[in-house]
Amino acid sequence: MRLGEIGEFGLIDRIAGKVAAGAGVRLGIGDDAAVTETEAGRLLLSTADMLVEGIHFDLSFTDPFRLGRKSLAVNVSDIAAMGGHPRHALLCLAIPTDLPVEFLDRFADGVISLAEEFGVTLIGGDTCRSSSGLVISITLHGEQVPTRIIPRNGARPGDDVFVTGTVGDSALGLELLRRGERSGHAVERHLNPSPRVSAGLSLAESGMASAMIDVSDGVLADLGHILTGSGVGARIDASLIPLSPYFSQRAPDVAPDPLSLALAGGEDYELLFTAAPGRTAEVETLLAACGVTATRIGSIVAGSDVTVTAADGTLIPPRRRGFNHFAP
Ligand SMILES: Nc1ncnc2c1ncn2[C@@H]1O[C@H](COP(=O)(O)OP(=O)(O)OP(=O)(O)O)[C@@H](O)[C@H]1O
Ligand SMILES: Cc1ncc(C[n+]2csc(CCOP(=O)(O)O)c2C)c(N)n1
Ligand SMILES: [Mg+2]
Repeated sequence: MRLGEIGEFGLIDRIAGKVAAGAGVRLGIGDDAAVTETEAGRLLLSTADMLVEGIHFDLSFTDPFRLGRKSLAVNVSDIAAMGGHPRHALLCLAIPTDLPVEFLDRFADGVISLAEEFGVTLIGGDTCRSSSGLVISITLHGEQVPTRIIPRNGARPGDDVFVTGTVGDSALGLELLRRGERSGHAVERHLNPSPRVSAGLSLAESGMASAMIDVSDGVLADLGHILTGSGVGARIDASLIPLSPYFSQRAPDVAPDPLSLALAGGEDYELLFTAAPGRTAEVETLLAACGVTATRIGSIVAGSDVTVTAADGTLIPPRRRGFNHFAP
């Protein structure tokens, strides 16, 4: 079906029809603004991320359902990285007129499926025509009590640096997609990432993380934001970087430097955080209870930069740090 047959408001009605009543929603899709409640004593967390066709996704690589899931997942990951509870989302779409209604139905199903998984309700958005590709922008609100919010600026010299799960799979997946593959562990991690909400909440509730960020641009680039925010440096041991068996097997075929893919590839949507020294076993046990591994990859030091070393202490100069939209 063509969008011209249902129009802007027909599309909004179709999306609204998929949304069930949500916690804390006094007034959802349909008025000039949504009306929501926050729980007493909690602060509101707000984040927004865009996904632009040709920049963040290629319609020949993904399907609409997984594109919908990823569009919300990258925002949920930002709330997870604050140690927050994700709550209410606004979905803004700029749509080329030739995109079929069936595509948008499946896309909305994907958004809603991830929303339901993480207790998020879609409460509004905006819809318009695009003359140059599909543009998706989601704003997500979350909540947390003031004492549990984990900012980027709390890392101190001596703290250990941890990352959840494994890194590099998403960047490997993108490279495999470019080479024509359409399935497998890495492709799935690229197209359908899992935000680490329960890990973020456990860290928040335990008070164990001194600083936290999610890995969207790459481990080194995102660690750089913690370092800048906290006024410290870091030493990372390359031999400790957690890689999936799939990555170890496939990355050498497609990347001249697999380590660089793991440290700078980006879109892992894992949590990168710091904790006071000597608490590695506690951190591992805490996150194991959330079904995710936590790996110590290095330490915070005095200074302002990140150095990467091999197991024997020799320096590995990083080839690149991560994704930057305006890098030359
Ligand atoms: N155009 C903008 N206007 C105002 N604030 C912005 C703008 N773009 C980004 N920001 C803010 O700058 C900060 C850094 O944004 P950035 O997008 O790098 O973080 P992120 O969303 O965690 O990372 P990523 O987009 O790679 O997932 C955030 O606080 C964000 O809200
Ligand atoms: C078709 C296509 N080409 C390239 C990439 C890689 N890529 C795009 S944005 C980004 C960082 C996170 O973005 P942001 O900082 O905007 O959140 C990365 C690693 C992709 N996913 N799809
Ligand atoms: Mg962003």
